[in-house]
Amino acid sequence: METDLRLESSLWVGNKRHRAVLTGWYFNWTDVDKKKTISVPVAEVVGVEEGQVQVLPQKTVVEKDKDFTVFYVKRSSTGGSSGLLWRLGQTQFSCPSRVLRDQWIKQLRTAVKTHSPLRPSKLLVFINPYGGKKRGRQIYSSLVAPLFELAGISSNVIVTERANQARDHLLKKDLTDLDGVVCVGGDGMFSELLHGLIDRTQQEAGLCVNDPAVALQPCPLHIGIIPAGSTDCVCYTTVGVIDPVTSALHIVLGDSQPLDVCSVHHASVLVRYSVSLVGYGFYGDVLAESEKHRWMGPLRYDYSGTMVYLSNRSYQGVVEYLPADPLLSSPRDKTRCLSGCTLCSRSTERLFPNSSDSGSLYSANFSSFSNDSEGEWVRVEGSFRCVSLTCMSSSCPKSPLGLSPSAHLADGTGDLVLVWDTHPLGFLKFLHRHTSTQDQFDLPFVEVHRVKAIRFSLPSGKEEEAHEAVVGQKGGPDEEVYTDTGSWSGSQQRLSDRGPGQETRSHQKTVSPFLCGLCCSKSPSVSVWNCDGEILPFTEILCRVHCQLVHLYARGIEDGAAAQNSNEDDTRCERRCILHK
Ligand SMILES: Nc1ncnc2c1ncn2[C@@H]1O[C@H](COP(=O)(O)OP(=O)(O)OP(=O)(O)O)[C@@H](O)[C@H]1O
Repeated sequence: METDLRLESSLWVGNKRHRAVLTGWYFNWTDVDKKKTISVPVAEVVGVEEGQVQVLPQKTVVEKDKDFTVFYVKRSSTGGSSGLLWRLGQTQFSCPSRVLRDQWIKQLRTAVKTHSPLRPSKLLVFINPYGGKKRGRQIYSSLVAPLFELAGISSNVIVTERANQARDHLLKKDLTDLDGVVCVGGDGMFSELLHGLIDRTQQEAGLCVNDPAVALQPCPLHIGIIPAGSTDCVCYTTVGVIDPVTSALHIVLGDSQPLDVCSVHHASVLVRYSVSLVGYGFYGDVLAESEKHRWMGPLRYDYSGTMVYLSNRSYQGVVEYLPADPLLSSPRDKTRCLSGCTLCSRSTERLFPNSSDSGSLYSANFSSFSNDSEGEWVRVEGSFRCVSLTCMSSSCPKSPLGLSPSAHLADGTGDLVLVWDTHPLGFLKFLHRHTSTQDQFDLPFVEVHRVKAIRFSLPSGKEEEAHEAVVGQKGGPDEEVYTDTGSWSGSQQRLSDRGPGQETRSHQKTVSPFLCGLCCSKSPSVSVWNCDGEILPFTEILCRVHCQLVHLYARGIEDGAAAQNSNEDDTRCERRCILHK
């Protein structure tokens, strides 16, 4: 294969002669005078077109029968963010003859197909026109659609008219022939796709999602995220930048990043799935408070954070957790889960022993970790500022290292952070450390554990208050709605009742009993759970991490220095391509 795809000749870029070589894994061209080489991995070639072609901002083609244009991924550092920005690089080549030009185009296209076989050809795209700054439609048409067209991807685009339309579509409509689904929006839109795909997959597999012990089936379709929301945490944590072009290029290349998903159950009913944060206490209170101030836009989080901090609350609770194997990793081992992470790759090998044959990824070879012996549950009880579980580092531009900097995307574990009651300045120190590189776990009142599952309950005698709080928060028990998959969909369901154009997410009936300002005379004894930005209507929950339940079109955060095209050798590229299969 390697020899078949090899091609070498002189090519001209402008009026400069270059020696061009296609080796199979790489396409290189060297300026013969300056001896300067540009090297592009074939797996990162986006397209090869006849003539002199421009794609962005508008497509223009100058027909020249001895010319061709190669489009590829070009990286640049972002300064602030942890990942690298990807841009569409392009070079126009002239050949001495048309025959040679056609040979180059044919060989390059074949090399791309051979070395990058998992690129999507058919996608379903959901655009939330009201997410973030309401620029979803424009972002898609001007930055993403031209790249999909260049890569030969056919996409069916649905601009949503209501909340939960994307989720319902994924649950009920025909998805045959699709390679993946894409959302243009924020974390809320991603969550819709996540719920739709997971529930659809379990329905088709005949599995009962309400049984927390059941090993859920991984979803066969990939999810792509084009960030266009006000919170794009999942995109930031899996790509390292919030940039629609970078994300679109990851989709085009068919990158594949497995992702752990946490299921949240209450009393043997599935409540929700989460990938980033399930948080009680401070994080729940901030969400409940911020929902009352949606008119402030993204500023509401800073405002609510300050108000909740000043209210100085802590909550009684019983936390039980199932520790993960401490010999494999630790939340304090100072490692980062980056692109090609060995720990996550080992999990993939354990889960999908035959995954080199891509067709078998979702077949009967899937062997869940739940077959492992569970281990011993650990129980702690006390008063907490916050209790949070995160399946990923949950980083964002404000907290570049995230809630748990060493958490992994796809190792089947989550990090449980327990912040015990402490004096206000101590808690402020903890919060502040999230915005710096200082270790937020190196404080006497903070504990972090790598876990496979957690259970939260109230100390005896507090259940009654929790029930009252939940009823107040939901606007009455009648609002409980069970989906046709059998899972609970309270707050999500309420969204669907609103017409298009209305506030994207609101909990208008949410009367937070937890925070009534600094004047509050009686401290509430229960908080609420914040589950990826949605308030849960239950206090006592069971969370279980499901290893690699979904795959994103991403490759994890790239290590800046190591990922520059020109520094890469063939072996590394080959290894990366295999890893991403
Ligand atoms: N056409 C629509 N009208 C109203 N709501 C919608 C529509 N389409 C999607 N939604 C809902 O809007 C919510 C928020 O969307 P999204 O995450 O894209 O934007 P966001 O600005 O990041 O949101 P947030 O309000 O959480 O900051 C999602 O939960 C989704 O269910």
